Amino acid sequence: MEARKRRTAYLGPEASFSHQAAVEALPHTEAVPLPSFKAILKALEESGPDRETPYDYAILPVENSTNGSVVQALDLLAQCGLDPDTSSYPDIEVVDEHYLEVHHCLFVSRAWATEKLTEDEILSLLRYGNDDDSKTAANGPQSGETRDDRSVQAAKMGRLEHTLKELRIKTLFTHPQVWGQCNNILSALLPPGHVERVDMSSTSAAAAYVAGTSSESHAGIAAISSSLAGVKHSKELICIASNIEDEPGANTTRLLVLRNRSRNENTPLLSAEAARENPRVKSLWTFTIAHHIPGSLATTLAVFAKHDFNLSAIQSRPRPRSRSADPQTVSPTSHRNQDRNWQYVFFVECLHSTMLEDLGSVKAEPLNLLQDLKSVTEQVSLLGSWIDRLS
Ligand SMILES: O=C(O)C(=O)C[C@]1(C(=O)O)C=C[C@@H](O)C=C1
Repeated sequence: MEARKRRTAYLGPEASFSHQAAVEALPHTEAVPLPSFKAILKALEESGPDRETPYDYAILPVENSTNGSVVQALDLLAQCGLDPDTSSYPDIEVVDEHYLEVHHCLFVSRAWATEKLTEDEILSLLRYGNDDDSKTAANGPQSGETRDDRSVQAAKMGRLEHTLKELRIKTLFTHPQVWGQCNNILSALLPPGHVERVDMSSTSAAAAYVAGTSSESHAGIAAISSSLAGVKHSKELICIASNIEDEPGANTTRLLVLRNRSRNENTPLLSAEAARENPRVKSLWTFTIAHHIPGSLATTLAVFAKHDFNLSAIQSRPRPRSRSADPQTVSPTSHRNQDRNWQYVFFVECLHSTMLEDLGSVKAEPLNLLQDLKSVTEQVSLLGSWIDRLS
């Protein structure tokens, strides 16, 4: 019997950045688009051993080097963890990470551009969109640039300003993560007071929306999406500016690779060779603490240090109600709802090199640390361990 091709769920539709990451990180799997982060986690959670066409992996963006955390993804990760009483996704674990270089393009409908621009302008746009020199056009001078470079950029910026004016851009569509990644050009040429921003479920959904508009609705709208989305919709869209991110060449999104642990109980995460070549391991933990006890966060962090786990990142998110303290146990004199609102889930990421043997064999679970953390936290989950892809 022919072996089933493994499947990776990603935030669709096709040509999103998550799609690109899925293809790069898991090239031997079939990348399958799903409409939201929540749909992705649900589909993976339901991909237990009995499922005939399961998702073997999922890929989820968690942070961007320019704009910080992808909070929608973190809030879902906060609901992962082994305790089925408190977790919506008890079977999901993190098994790898992927760093994706992210470049954004500004697209308008080709039909609208043809109505508003001259033939020469369209031709020059077609060249400009693919012109490597345009990398910094929207981002002002970079260090080490000459006056000549700067005047070329100023000219390009002027041209873009002119194009945007001709096209009368009034509404912009993209994924909410992107606004903060393209802040320079947006505040200079498409400022919020003049241009409405519409959040879409993904950058590729934004491109598909503008590509699908009719002559009644294509006037003055634009999408910020990947160049891949431009290729997919090349008949309907034209790129009017490429590399519009604030830090061209340094705008990176980190995505986590997830899988369903009940399906993979005995599958090694990594070969012993891979672990030996790259012995730095990362792990991701979530925990909640008794906020009313002074020093409880410091006490918890000290446990990581005691076990030689080097904290590389810490952040908190408001605690989902499903994981908040049982209202029955909250003191009747407290402001119950206020107490429950102002509770946090902490996310801690660690670097450590102590689990080489574990990684090479079956599972990377720093069980002793987990045991000790249980005694100082209200709830604690190890979401997964994987090789540090930055080292
Ligand atoms: O909208 C997309 O294309 C996505 O894959 C989502 C996402 C994100 O959530 O961060 C992925 C990478 C970029 O940072 C922008 C958007």
